[in-house]
Amino acid sequence: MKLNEWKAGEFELTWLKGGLTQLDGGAMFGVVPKPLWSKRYPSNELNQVPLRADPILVFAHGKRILIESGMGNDRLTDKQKRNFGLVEESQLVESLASKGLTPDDIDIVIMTHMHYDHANGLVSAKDGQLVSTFSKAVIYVQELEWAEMREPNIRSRNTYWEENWRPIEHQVQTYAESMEVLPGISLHHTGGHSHGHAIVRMESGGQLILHMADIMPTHAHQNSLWVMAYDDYPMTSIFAKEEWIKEGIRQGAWFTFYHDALYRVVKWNEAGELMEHIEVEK
Ligand SMILES: Nc1ccn([C@@H]2O[C@H](COP(=O)(O)O)[C@@H](O)[C@H]2O)c(=O)n1
Repeated sequence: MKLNEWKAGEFELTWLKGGLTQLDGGAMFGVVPKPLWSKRYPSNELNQVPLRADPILVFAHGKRILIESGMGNDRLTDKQKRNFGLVEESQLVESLASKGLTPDDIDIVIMTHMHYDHANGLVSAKDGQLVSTFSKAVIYVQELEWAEMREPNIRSRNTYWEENWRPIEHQVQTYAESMEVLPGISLHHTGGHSHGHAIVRMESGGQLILHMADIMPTHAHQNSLWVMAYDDYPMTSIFAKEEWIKEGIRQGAWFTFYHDALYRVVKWNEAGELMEHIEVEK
């Protein structure tokens, strides 16, 4: 089945077009050798793998919630476009318009972390200035993530950009370990990919959805040991995956993706076999 819209319980999920990049396959699969990962995920002749950056719009309890914000528009220099393999800019505003919405209609933005490929869409150029894209929304960010975003270290300053936090700082609400955004929708700090990385748990009408964000960026990262070289704390990612994926599978959870260029949603059985899936509609 190919779909960009999906209903689970009372929650309606729509994947918006947030851009397409091609990052190095070795960086995406860390210590896993290419003969193994290439059986599970495509790559091109430059060893790059396609990675979407598609925010998920969730209609729940009469609210419009966005998970992540996409690559933004015109936010990369030519050098960054080359290095990050940008092949498609964000079409988030157009995607929202096709649902009869504008960025001002978004009530809540959930950020699993603030790396540029998740956060660029939070700001847009207007009259020569960068301003908040979702000007009416509360933006949830884990507190360690927010602190590092504003004071990045020698490694993370490459991906935490000042121009992505200054225009939105008045809208940000932080939390520590976990918080319930709305009934059945909660955020959980995992760390691993970044110090303040968090995942999203959604439950409605007996359906459990886990959005593991960048500790499981694609379906091919199902194995707890398959973590990215981009992860600042890989062992923390591994322990968080062990806990959340195993328990999720035991409870019959659906797993959703932001980066996966093949699947939007999957369900695995306890042997790790793919039982159900929804493919990305091109
Ligand atoms: N410490 C880091 C982590 C990531 N990046 C850059 O971010 C992109 C991937 O980010 P994800 O959050 O999607 O994993 C990629 O372009 C990296 O270059 C970085 O520079 N430093």
